[in-house]
Amino acid sequence: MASMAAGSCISFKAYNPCLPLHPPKRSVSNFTIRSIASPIRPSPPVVVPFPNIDTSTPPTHVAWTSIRQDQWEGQLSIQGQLPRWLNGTYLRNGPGVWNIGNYNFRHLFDGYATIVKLQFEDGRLIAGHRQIESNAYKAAMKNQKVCYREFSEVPKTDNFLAYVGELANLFSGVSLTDNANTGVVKLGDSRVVCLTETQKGSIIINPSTLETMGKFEYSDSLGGLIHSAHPIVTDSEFLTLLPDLLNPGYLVVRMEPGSNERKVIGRVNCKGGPAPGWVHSFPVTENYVVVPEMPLRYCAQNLLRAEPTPLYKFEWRPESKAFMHVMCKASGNIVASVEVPLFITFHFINAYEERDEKGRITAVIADCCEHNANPLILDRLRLHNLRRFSLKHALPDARVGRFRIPLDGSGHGKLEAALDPDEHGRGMDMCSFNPAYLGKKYRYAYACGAKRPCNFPNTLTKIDLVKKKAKNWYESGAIPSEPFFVARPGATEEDDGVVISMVSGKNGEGYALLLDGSTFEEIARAKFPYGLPYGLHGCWIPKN
Ligand SMILES: CC(=O)/C=C/C=C(C)/C=C/C1=C(C)CCCC1(C)C
Ligand SMILES: CC(/C=C/C=O)=C\C=C\C=O
Ligand SMILES: [Fe+2]
Repeated sequence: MASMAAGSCISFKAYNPCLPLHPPKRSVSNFTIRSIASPIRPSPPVVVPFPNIDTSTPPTHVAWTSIRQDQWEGQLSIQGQLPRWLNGTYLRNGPGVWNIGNYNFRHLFDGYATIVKLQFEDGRLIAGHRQIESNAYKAAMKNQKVCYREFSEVPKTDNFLAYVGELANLFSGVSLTDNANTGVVKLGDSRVVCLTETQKGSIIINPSTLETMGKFEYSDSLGGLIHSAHPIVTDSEFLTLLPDLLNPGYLVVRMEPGSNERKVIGRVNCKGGPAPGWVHSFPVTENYVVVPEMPLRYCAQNLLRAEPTPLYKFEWRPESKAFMHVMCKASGNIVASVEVPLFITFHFINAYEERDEKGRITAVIADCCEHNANPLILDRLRLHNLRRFSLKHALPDARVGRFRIPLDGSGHGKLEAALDPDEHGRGMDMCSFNPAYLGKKYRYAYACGAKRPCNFPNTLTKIDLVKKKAKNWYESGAIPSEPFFVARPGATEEDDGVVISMVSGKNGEGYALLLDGSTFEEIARAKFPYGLPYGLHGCWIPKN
């Protein structure tokens, strides 16, 4: 078991937050580049032909169009004013290449990872992007075909014997992708790692050149093939969940800066279903790790299929119910395991502890971007749906889902909308908040919302969880990526900082957008010489 400094638990006399106020009734236990780019070679966006598109379809939006060059770097001119204090690099990862030659991928999450940077240096902005040289990407470019199992794409096997071999490869993990296309984190020891849901897809990059440096190898023997795509990373630790597909449950693990060895904090056994629920992300409070058990569960049969199902590697099992588990970070004890209403989320926003008048923790509050328990959202992120706008494929409704998980031993928790979803157009995903408020009571979240009609989140929204109001940014036809909050050094107000987003514009352009974190007004924008494909998650690397 990993240990934590004794002082990390709050010190109320005779009160231990790792023990429930009342015990729960049941305790659960070498590289070919597609085309090597010259340092600056702006090129117009390319419309990748896509089969089955009817001719009335408008041209494909640049957000869903593969980036043409493998790398680029150059200085951007700025409209507006960059804050003088903004010194550092914003990195954003995401799937930027969705085709191999004429073969087009199915799903947003299949794309090969493209890392984009915005390097803010004394009022100048140096931008660039580069493909991450995963084995999956290199093999695809070399052989001109899919060679590893991606989110929905599977390598084609020619005969039965090859299929049997493929099964063995799946179970050993050999055939799984290492396409690190989901996020990027800066570890406490300053290594910068791109991540996806497969453990082998943890790839170290140079944050300045964006060069792929090599694999991040976990030196422990915890095994398993997958993990949460969103570890909680601070200067002092890296926390993540390892789903156990054989004996349904999750290991909660922790890694120290400077180490490659994860240590087990504890284990949660699933309360329902034949397999654990998908854990794309999870939240933490100051004392606890919250482990969600969604009814959208990993599915062994679907993992083996050559052709994807509408829910890909997952299945919707409402009868397995939904649960939230709360584990003490210091002891690994489970202090609550409650049934909650059915839910679907990719992204938890933040969580915190609620206390009574004596200062005792009575509940954990956990917020997420919740898709109204409708698994359809996963299929709506198919490129075919995204590229062809029709009202038939409108964005399903979503909300800020707020869980209240009581720590009094009762068996049920609550899930309600934290504010009226109409405040943000009933679109809600790709969230951030001020990282100084990680695990603490917080007021503001930033996310993508919707101005309808739309088939993908198309606004940036600042949510005030106290006033239950949202302020929205919208530009016709534009698709903004995750609004990422960077706090002003020395700030005392929660929303004192800037929000960075990369926008894919309606005329094929791409630009970086800076909004004031407090007023949510635009303060600057900087146009790239080419269109930006949609991207997922980012991180901030302060200078020095
Ligand atoms: C981009 C994103 O958000 C999610 C990517 C998820 C991936 C690449 C999932 C891959 C998987 C496999 C290739 C097989 C095992 C299951 C699973 C982790 C879904
Ligand atoms: C982009 C997205 C959902 C949008 C729906 O509203 C989810 C991304 C998940 C992976 O990081
Ligand atoms: Fe994500």
